[in-house]
Amino acid sequence: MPEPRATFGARLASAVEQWGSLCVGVDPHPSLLEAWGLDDTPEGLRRFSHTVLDAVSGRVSVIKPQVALFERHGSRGFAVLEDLLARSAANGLLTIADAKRGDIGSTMAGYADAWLRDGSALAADAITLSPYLGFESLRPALTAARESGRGVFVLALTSNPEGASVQHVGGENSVAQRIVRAAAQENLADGPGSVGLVIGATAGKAVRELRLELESLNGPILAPGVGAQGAGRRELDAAFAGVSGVVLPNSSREILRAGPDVSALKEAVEATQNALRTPAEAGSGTD
Ligand SMILES: O=c1ccn([C@@H]2O[C@H](COP(=O)(O)O)[C@@H](O)[C@H]2O)c(=O)[nH]1
Repeated sequence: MPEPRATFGARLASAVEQWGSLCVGVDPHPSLLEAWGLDDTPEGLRRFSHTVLDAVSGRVSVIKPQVALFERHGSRGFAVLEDLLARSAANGLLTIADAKRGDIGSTMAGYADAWLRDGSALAADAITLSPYLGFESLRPALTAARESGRGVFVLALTSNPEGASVQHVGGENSVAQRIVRAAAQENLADGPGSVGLVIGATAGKAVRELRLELESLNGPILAPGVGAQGAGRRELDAAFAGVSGVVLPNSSREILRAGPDVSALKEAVEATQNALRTPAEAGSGTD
């Protein structure tokens, strides 16, 4: 019998210890493909993905492919994504499929099978989930992730301004707060939890105003919004002061704009890591 895989929370914590917390987005926007001199075709996506992998392997702990930008190309786009997920695993990179899935429980099970079950070509280490149909509707994905040593990141406070019209409703008992509490409940077992949250790196003001109870999460936070959306180290500090668990700042377009030259991409990754380093990490030189 093969050894069961360690939990996602534990695998992520040890990868972050080794490679730091920056999560690089793999977002093959049509405009980036054009800027890289690539066609907006599955072959263009494949070359884009391989170049990003060359640049980030052995430099970061985790990448986040944006599923929508592969899905644009139908089954052939999904084939490129499958190949990217397999190559990433072979290169020792963790993957978060940014698919933002959510459905009624019975069909949520289909998404869970696709993204979180051993043997599925699309299985990633973790997936992003939308709780709009109610946190409990995500149960099939929560169960599949637990059983297979994978993780989930549930949207709580997104980086886009429109999110406030749903997520801020309820004041100190806001929708976002209730998602935080529900995720924390899932992570009560010992060790770093595998049920994470998505909280925009740009969302510090709302984190404070809504008094989000992030210190009780015991799970990772994925924080998109670094770079192209304007967040940097100051905004991350403002949003996540007091959080003791893993926070994964994500940057996609700002780093990817440095391509297609692999050395330039590596420099962009390193520059972002340096810019996000806390004074304590800068002193120890370990990030
Ligand atoms: O609240 C959210 C949730 C997800 N995202 C995703 O992150 C990247 C950000 O890309 P940039 O180019 O660094 O802006 C993208 O895939 C989004 O769909 C987010 O931005 N905010």
